[in-house]
Amino acid sequence: MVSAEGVSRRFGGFRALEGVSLEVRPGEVFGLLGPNGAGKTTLIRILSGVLPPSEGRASVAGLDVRRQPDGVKAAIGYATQEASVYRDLTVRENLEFRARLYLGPKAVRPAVERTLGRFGLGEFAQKLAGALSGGWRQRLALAQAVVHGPRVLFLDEPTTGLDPLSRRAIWDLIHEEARAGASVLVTTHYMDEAERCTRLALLYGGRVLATGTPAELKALAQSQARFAFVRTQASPEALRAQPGVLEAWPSGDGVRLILEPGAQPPLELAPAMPSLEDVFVVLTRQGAAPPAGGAR
Ligand SMILES: Nc1ncnc2c1ncn2[C@@H]1O[C@H](COP(=O)(O)OP(=O)(O)OP(=O)(O)O)[C@@H](O)[C@H]1O
Repeated sequence: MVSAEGVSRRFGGFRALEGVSLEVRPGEVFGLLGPNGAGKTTLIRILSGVLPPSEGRASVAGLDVRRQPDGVKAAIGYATQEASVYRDLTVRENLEFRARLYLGPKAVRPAVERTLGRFGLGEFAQKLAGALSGGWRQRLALAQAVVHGPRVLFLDEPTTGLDPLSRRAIWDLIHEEARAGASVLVTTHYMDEAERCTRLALLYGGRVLATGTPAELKALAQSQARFAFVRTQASPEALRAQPGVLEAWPSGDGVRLILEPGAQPPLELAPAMPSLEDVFVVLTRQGAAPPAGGAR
């Protein structure tokens, strides 16, 4: 449903994306995980038909993003934080406004009613969006993205700034969309959210470092490094000086370590499972430096 092949994007001499390939299938919540400036938003803008790629091909819902950008825009639902919500319109008006852009007059009302119900927004229908809490406004932004029944959803950091409970509620809704058959591409900085994705691409400096399920990515990291915990009063700095220790940071009553595969430092190590953050650390250490040529 969403496919990118060798997509690159330059801004002047700066390469924001470099040879990105990925595929998002129906029913899948595909995560784009990467630090600030990794190129996540640029990729979503390209896949939305808003920004043409400099090189490569991409298609969404069977439409080529370069040749049929307007068709792509009509086929997708897009939510970016809460920028798409008009605060001085009511919840219902926000949904109606969006639905009218895509649907014929007769279809608008049933679509809005259905969406209000599905997202639990019915009791707030007459409330100004600006008067909602952040969590409910994000929920409205997601409802707006799906009100016209798109088969492809692009969600750019849909939970930024929300508390854990509100984030969980939004993620439940995202998974509901996928279960109903949508192909969902979602960007996030949060590692716990990345764990909720069916598959992930780790984006760094405009390049895909690795793609896979959270379990596959952890297994990949485990094939390249050793993860351990040591109960100690020693500082992470002191432990980093030990032979074979790549990374060390405080954790609970000890220190978490990433070590070279065969390292045997004189420490009482307990094996630990890598987190997705650890995966990132290992893969970025492997010379996957950001592309040259950019000041940002
Ligand atoms: N229109 C533009 N002109 C010049 N540079 C741009 C433009 N859009 C993006 N960039 C640059 O491309 C790089 C990737 O930006 P992008 O917004 O895609 O990153 P991101 O992964 O979404 O970051 P964040 O997590 O901060 O949103 C950044 O260095 C950014 O400054």
